[in-house]
Amino acid sequence: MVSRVIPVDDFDLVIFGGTGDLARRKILPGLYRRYCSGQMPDQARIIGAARGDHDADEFRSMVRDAIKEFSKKNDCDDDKIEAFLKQLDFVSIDARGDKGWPELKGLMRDGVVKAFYFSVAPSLFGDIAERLHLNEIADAQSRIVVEKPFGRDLESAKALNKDLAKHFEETQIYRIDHYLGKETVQNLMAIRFGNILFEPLWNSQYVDHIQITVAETVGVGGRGEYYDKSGAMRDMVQNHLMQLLCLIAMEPPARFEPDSVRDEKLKVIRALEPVDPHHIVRGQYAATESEADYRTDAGDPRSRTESYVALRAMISNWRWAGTPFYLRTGKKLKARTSEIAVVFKDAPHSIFGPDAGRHRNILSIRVQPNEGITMQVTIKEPGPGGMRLIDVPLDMTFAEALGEEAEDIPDAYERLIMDVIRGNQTLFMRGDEVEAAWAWTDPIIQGWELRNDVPKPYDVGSSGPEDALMMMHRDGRRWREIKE
Ligand SMILES: NC(=O)C1=CN([C@@H]2O[C@H](COP(=O)(O)OP(=O)(O)OC[C@H]3O[C@@H](n4cnc5c(N)ncnc54)[C@H](OP(=O)(O)O)[C@@H]3O)[C@@H](O)[C@H]2O)C=CC1
Ligand SMILES: O=C1O[C@H](COP(=O)(O)O)[C@@H](O)[C@H](O)[C@H]1O
Repeated sequence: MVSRVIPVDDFDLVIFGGTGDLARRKILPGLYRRYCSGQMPDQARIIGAARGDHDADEFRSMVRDAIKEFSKKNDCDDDKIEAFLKQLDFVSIDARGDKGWPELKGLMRDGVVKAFYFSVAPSLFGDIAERLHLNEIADAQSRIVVEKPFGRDLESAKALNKDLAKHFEETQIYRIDHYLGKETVQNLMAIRFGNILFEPLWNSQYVDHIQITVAETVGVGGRGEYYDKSGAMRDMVQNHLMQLLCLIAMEPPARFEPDSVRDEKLKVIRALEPVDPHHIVRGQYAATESEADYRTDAGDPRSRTESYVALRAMISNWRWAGTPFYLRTGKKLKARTSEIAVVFKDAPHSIFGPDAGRHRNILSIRVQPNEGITMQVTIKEPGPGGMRLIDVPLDMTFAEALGEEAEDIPDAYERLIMDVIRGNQTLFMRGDEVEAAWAWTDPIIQGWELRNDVPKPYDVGSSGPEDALMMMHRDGRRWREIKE
């Protein structure tokens, strides 16, 4: 049932930061999986680039270890790994100096797709773009892939866009938000625009509210230094949750192609109202007997960075005026789950009387784990007890629907890198989208800074701070349970 794999054109992909955490955990194991699926041509080449003084064999050995550590066990076949490694090379290069650039130029082939993945700190993006240009390594057809965070506010995002635009056209720039590469996130568009069923109901007349939850059980891990300067608002809300919100709320694009989709997403971001401070809660996880608190994990005993955010967003347009979108995300919560729940309004009149209780249809789209879709519908309680109503789920998990083939669904990074090679920007953010997202986020963060806001504590393994529950309660609503 999973679609046939169509090989991409031959390519040279340079990964700046090829020895870094992201490359080892996601990018290189992802490319290996695409190789195994037959999507990556046998001649294609992947060139790692970093300052470290490694040779190609040392790089291959590092990648071998990374594949074994970060791929699923049954993906690891020694012969396939060795064949894949033959396609790898390495160049020791300094993004800010002259070292390595002529060698890189010497390794690149003509007549193939050239892509450059900037998997390095964003402060190096401008330097790399400039040196690719000065050394005549990139040409007008080349693509660059830039990682998040794309700036830390509107001003820095604009500066970054400007730096990249000096040497690359917008059609050459692929700004990654890996949530857009997740299978269920794309399914969101298939559900909305591939079925006649939902779209007529997809508006404030029928939808009471929408909840978007991205809950993590992990803490800041080894990224404390980065995270403590960012916090959940910059790390998750400005990008991943914003993209989910856009896909849920946007008007149907005329076509499933890059600018049609991105124009519609941009309209949503621009229609967002400023967030009322009463409708936002920041949290920071507190220690339990067995678990350290955020401040210990982040290495700053006085940190005021938030590891949790919950907020109410309102969209001022004809479709959504009056319908709240509740967003929340946090680290060290009780379960790992990402879910979008569309909670429909009550039926206008109950013919079953007050004893039947209150029943609502809820469409829940589970992004991860157990990817799938559930529709909560109301039915009669079976048995002789009269006309009593209960809610039951119409449930579809991809694993059940697709069987073993669900295993072959590429993960977000695999899919997005293949889209870069294919030259398809639909699932990448455009520069104006990123700027608009910062324009909405900046006043929220500035407000916290001005008020010297202290995040509310929440226990590791809980659902988040009490204040977030109260925020919903005041609106006469309830968060959905955080569970896998
Ligand atoms: N790790 C993650 O889970 C995620 C990371 N990201 C983003 O991905 C990017 C990379 O992150 P991550 O892999 O964690 O970072 P790491 O610090 O683990 O790796 C950085 C890489 O960049 C190389 N590097 C550093 N300075 C230079 C330089 N001057 N010239 C050339 N290469 C250099 C390093 O090698 P060397 O020191 O040898 O030069 C290393 O390979 C960042 O933008 C990050 O925000 C985004 C989402 C998740
Ligand atoms: O970009 C990021 O995403 C991860 C969560 O990604 P997921 O695919 O595991 O849901 C998050 O942990 C990290 O802090 C953030 O930078």
